[in-house]
Parts: sequence; structure tokens; C-alpha cells
Amino acid sequence: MAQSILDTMPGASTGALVVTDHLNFWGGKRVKPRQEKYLEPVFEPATGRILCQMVPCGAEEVDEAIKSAHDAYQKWRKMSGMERARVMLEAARIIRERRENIAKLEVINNGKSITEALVDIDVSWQTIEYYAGMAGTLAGQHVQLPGGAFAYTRREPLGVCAGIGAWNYPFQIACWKSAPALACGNAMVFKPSPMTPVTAVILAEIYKEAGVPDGLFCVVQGGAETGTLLCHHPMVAKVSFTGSVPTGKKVMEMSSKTVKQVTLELGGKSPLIIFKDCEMENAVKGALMANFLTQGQVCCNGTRVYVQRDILPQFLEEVVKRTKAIRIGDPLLEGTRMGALISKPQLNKVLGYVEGAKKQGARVLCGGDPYVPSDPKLKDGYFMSPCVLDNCRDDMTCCEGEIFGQLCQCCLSTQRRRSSRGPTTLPLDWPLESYQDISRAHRVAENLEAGTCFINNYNVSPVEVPFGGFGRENGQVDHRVLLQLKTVVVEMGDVESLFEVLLPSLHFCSHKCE
Ligand SMILES: NC(=O)c1ccc[n+]([C@@H]2O[C@H](COP(=O)([O-])OP(=O)(O)OC[C@H]3O[C@@H](n4cnc5c(N)ncnc54)[C@H](O)[C@@H]3O)[C@@H](O)[C@H]2O)c1
Ligand SMILES: O=CCc1c[nH]cn1
Repeated sequence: MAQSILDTMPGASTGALVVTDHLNFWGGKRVKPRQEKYLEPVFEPATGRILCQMVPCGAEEVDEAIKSAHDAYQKWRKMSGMERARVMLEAARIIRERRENIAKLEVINNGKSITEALVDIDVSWQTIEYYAGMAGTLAGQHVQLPGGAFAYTRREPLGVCAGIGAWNYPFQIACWKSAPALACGNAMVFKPSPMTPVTAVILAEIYKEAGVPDGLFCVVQGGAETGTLLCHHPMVAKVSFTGSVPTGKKVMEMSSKTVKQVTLELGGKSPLIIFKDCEMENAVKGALMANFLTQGQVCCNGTRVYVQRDILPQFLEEVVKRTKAIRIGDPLLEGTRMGALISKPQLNKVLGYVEGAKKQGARVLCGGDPYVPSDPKLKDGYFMSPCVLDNCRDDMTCCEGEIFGQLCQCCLSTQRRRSSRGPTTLPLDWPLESYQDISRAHRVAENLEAGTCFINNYNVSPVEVPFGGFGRENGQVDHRVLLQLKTVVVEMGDVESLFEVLLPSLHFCSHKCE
């Protein structure tokens, strides 16, 4: 079944695909939705056309998926790390082999350019490869105790983990969550965003083909209600969430009711700071990377760009020139560098921020308008020309909250952000630093309250390094939150009971009483 979608992909073009396959997956196969009353249309962002219908899973379906994951978990947890690694490496290999077709499907569902989607899919199989490599290294500790006794610790999986994903990196988020979980011996029930339901199920099929036990990676479709069911289910040991701060707070609260472990990957409003001794060419390239990937819909984007006064005019001129040159259009075309925003409401929200910024005194240097590509099939797509704003100040609405769109807000570096952003926001990422004064970059990184700092680059997230501002994904940290420690204490001699010494007196006492 899965191959039926992927098989159509080599010749796929924008505006042509309709997905009719079932999008749920448990028990080792795609599962037909139980009810067909509450269909939610899923749109192709580049055309505004309906791509498929998403049918949310109800309580019975979620329960079925979780039980199927639990059955698979009982088999998977007994396998050695090396055995699990072998299966995961095969999954990584299959993804690599089908990277182009998976990327095309991602583009059609998400709207990002094929150039970016290919990178996303490459990062996805690399993540599975990386954690496969770690699976065989997970080991406990041996502790010597007096008298030849000893203790050892076992690193055991948690059980069934729930993954809840956002729509900006649909396949990659499913891999970032599942790869470490599976490497540690857990099973996962994953719920993609209702706006991007089509590629998670491809991952489920690939894991099956690679040899995981049926049910090990399940997909349930749905929105808030289905997510709520996962957070409340007593058989779910952990929830790993990627999405907005308000939803993350709800997930944490719900999960606490049954004392589940929680990992939250949330949104933020990160700054980018450019010093006057920067290398201008790289500073400008970095600013574009910080603002325009995935049409600006990236959690760690550096949208508030603080530039030192001396170089601001030159920086703005260069940034505007390059922003105007970004090729917008059919995201499946090789030359396209900017596709469509995820939805009409998202487009309107970003356009609203531009209008608000203008009213508050910002100057639009370029873009910020709805964009209609010349290709007629794209006329109803959610396109916007990438925007550079000047004269931004920290008290403007556009500099306050997360916009999630291609809107770069330039400020003079004399603007200073309030220091505290609260614990649930993503990091205050630090920025491009001059090549000449690298010690300053490290000094700044040391003094920032941030989860991630980029020096002389932006938005590079290799799997080997931890990523995040509140929770962390990737890198070595992750397995600690996907395993539980069991301590086993072993006596090698006789039991020394504290109660033994009381026995003679007890005996004496009872004897006397007789
Ligand atoms: N930190 C990261 O790694 C990262 C990565 C990607 C996106 N994000 C953030 O995600 C946000 C955009 O994604 P979004 O609009 O899909 O976020 P969202 O919070 O609206 O939804 C995220 C997921 O949570 C589900 N959900 C919604 N309400 C729920 C509830 N009550 N209980 C359980 N699940 C619920 C949604 O269906 C979706 O699957 C942005 O804020 C962005 O910064 C963060
Ligand atoms: O949107 C945030 C960055 C990211 C990329 N993949 C998963 N998260």
C-alpha cells in the first residue's frame, strides 16, 4: 500500500496528487479510520487544492494502537542493542534509497522547496543511523560493595512512548522522536500534525519493511483531541512533543496526571546579532539562513536581527538585494528556493504582522505581500514575498511573539531585549560573530541564557549535537530521558539482619513470662 503512494512520486508534479490510502498505521499495517463523519481536508499549500482527508482517531483507535505498540515493545525490549541497531540501519538505508520520493511527498503536503525537503530527509536517515550506532552502547554500571557484594544498574526502556509532531518538519520530526526511542528499546505511537498527515505513515511502513515487530511504530491521525487521548492514556510512559508553547503547557499538565515523562520542543523568538567587524558576505548569508528556511516557519529562527550602527546601511542593502533574488514558486522545481506557507490562515497571520509593523513605524524594505506565481496552477497557493523590515524596535508586536513566516525584523543593535523569556521558550540563540574576535563569541555564548548558540552560522542542526531550548533532542543527551534505571543489589554472603540481634531478648522475655 505504502509503495503505491511512493511509486507515483517519480513523475509527481504540483497540483496532481490525491492521497486516498489510509493514513493510520498499527499492528503492522495501514488501518482504515473507524468513523468517516468528521473528515478534515488537508491542503496542498502550493495550490490550495485538497490533497486528502484526515480522519481523526477516537479513543478506541488510540487504545488499539497503544496496545499494538505495547505488544511489539515486549519483543523489541528483549532484543540486544546490536540486534535493534541492525534493523534501524536497514530502515535508514531504505529511507536513503527513497529519499527523492519521500521528499516530493513532503513538499506536496508541506509547501517547502524540494531543495530543503531533500536535506530534511537526509537528516532523517542520518538520525536513525546515529541512534542505531548508539543502541549497542547503552550499558549500566557495576558497583562494588563490602564483603564481595555488588550492585549493578540496568538501563531499561520506558515502554510505549507517544510522539506528537508539528507540521514544519513532518517526516524529520517523526524520525527525531522515534529513532532514539526505538534505539533504547521503546515503542512509539506517533501523531503527526493534522495538516501534514501523509509522510509519518511512510516511515511506519519503512520500519516494518526493515524488520521491527508489528506495532513498534504506530501512527494515529488527529488533532488536539487525539493528542489529548495519548497524553491521558495509562499505558503511555512518555510524551515527546514538538509544537507551540501554549500546547506544550497543556501536554505537560495532562501528562502529569499519570506521571509521564515529558520532552517539550517548543517555539521561540530568537535574536541574531551582527557585529561591525563581521565578514559581511557571511553575515548576510547567515541572516538569510536564520530567517527564510521553510518560509520562515522554523522554531529557532533568528528573526530579530540586531546590527551595529556602522554597518547597518551596508548590511540592509545586501540583505535586501539577496532577499529579492530568492526564487519563489512551484516548490517541486529544482530552482525554487521558497515555497508556500502551510495554510491560508498562516499566510494571513504573517501578512497581518507586516501591516501591524508598518503601523508601529517599521519600514518595509522589500516583500511582505501576497505573491502570485506566474504558473496558473499556483494562483491559489499560500505564497508571500519574503520581507525585510527596518526601523524595528523591541516594543513592536512583530518583535515580541513568534511569527512563523518569512519576515526578517532588522533593528539597530542599541535595541536591547528584556532579559528573561521564561523557561518554556526556545533559546535566545546567538548569532553571527566576527571571525576576527572569536573570543568575544565564546564570551557571549557563555553568558547567554540559551539552549543553542550559533557562531558564524545559523540553523545548522547536525544530529550529533543536542538541539532545543527547553527539552533537548538529538545528540547523546536523549537516551537518558528514554530509559529508566533499575538498580540490582546482590549479596554474596549471609544476610545480616538488624532484627537478628533482638531475637535472644525476645526469646528470653517470652520464656520469663511463661
Ligand atoms: N523546538 C522544536 O524543535 C520545534 C520544531 C518544530 C516546530 N516547533 C514549534 O511548533 C509550533 C508550530 O507547530 P504547530 O502549529 O503544529 O503547533 P501546535 O502546538 O498547534 O501543534 C503541535 C501538535 O500538537 C497537537 N495538539 C494540539 N493541541 C493539543 C492538545 N491539547 N493535546 C495534545 N496535542 C495537541 C497538534 O495536533 C500537533 O500535532 C511553533 O511554535 C514552532 O516553533 C518547535
Ligand atoms: O523547527 C524547528 C527545528 C526543527 C527541525 N526539525 C525538527 N525541528
